[in-house]
Amino acid sequence: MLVAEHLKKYYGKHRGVEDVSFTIKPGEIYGLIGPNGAGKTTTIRIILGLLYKDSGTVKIGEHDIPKELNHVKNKIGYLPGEVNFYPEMRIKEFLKFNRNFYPQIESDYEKELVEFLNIDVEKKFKELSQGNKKKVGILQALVHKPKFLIMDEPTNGLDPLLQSKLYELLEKEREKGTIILFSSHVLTEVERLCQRVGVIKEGNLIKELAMKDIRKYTRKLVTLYGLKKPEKLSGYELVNHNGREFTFSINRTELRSFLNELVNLEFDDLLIRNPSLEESFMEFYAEGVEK
Ligand SMILES: Nc1ncnc2c1ncn2[C@@H]1O[C@H](COP(=O)(O)OP(=O)(O)OP(=O)(O)O)[C@@H](O)[C@H]1O
Repeated sequence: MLVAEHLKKYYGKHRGVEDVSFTIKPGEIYGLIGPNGAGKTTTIRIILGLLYKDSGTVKIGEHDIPKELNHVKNKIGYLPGEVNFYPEMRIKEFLKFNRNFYPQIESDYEKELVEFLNIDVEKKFKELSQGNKKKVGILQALVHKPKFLIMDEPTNGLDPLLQSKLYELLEKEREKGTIILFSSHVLTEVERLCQRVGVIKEGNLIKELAMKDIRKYTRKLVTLYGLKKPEKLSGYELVNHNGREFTFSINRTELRSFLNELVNLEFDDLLIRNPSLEESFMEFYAEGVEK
């Protein structure tokens, strides 16, 4: 298990996190979701023992963090939000260097990951794009087969192909029983991957959602411009209305019937988009809403 209880951390006067608690079980991917500045990175860095907390408890397996970090260190895999290594080092040199820290690394598995992620080991770090640096970061987080995997916004800056490769890797890890913590501000990816999600607002974990609950929040916003006869759509949730511009919030199960209705309606243009995290979680994030 990975347990965080009542984590609190201030950077001087500035709030990092106020009160964050959750528990992750083996074989579970837990998503920590919240907008920029909500406290995801602070939480992750406390859990990894990289940052001292003001109060609260962290347990990774049996071990109290940071006190007993050394007992569990080489069972943890971590992908930071920004991957930075020695700029002059070639990837193949880095892999060798990394093996010194993790005697359990199997060269066959390392090779498998290099190939799966399509990493050019001859390149130096300074020659890599952000996306390619991230690939090396993913490899480093996974190559020693950690029991605990912690990833800070792992898909940020990844192209769609690489994103789906990462999802595949995480799914495999989950099947092996790895405990996975994953932070994100993209609702659709936590919906796809996570068994449970903790919603962070201004340093507080304000809500925990199971997968079936997350689905309720993944809606499409459909804006119709120059719509005539809007009353024909009165069965759907209208979230914004400005002259002849109408925006509806449509959940997954009603999307098909909604689109069918449109066939018989007159309008000038339409836009379908995913809502931002704040829009999806309006009921939690709206100004003045307390936990
Ligand atoms: N070193 C620091 N000094 C002062 N304040 C900090 C520091 N690091 C983070 N903070 C503040 O702590 C709060 C939480 O930041 P944190 O980086 O944990 O959020 P986040 O949810 O990970 O957001 P992001 O996605 O932008 O990284 C923010 O208000 C941030 O400004």
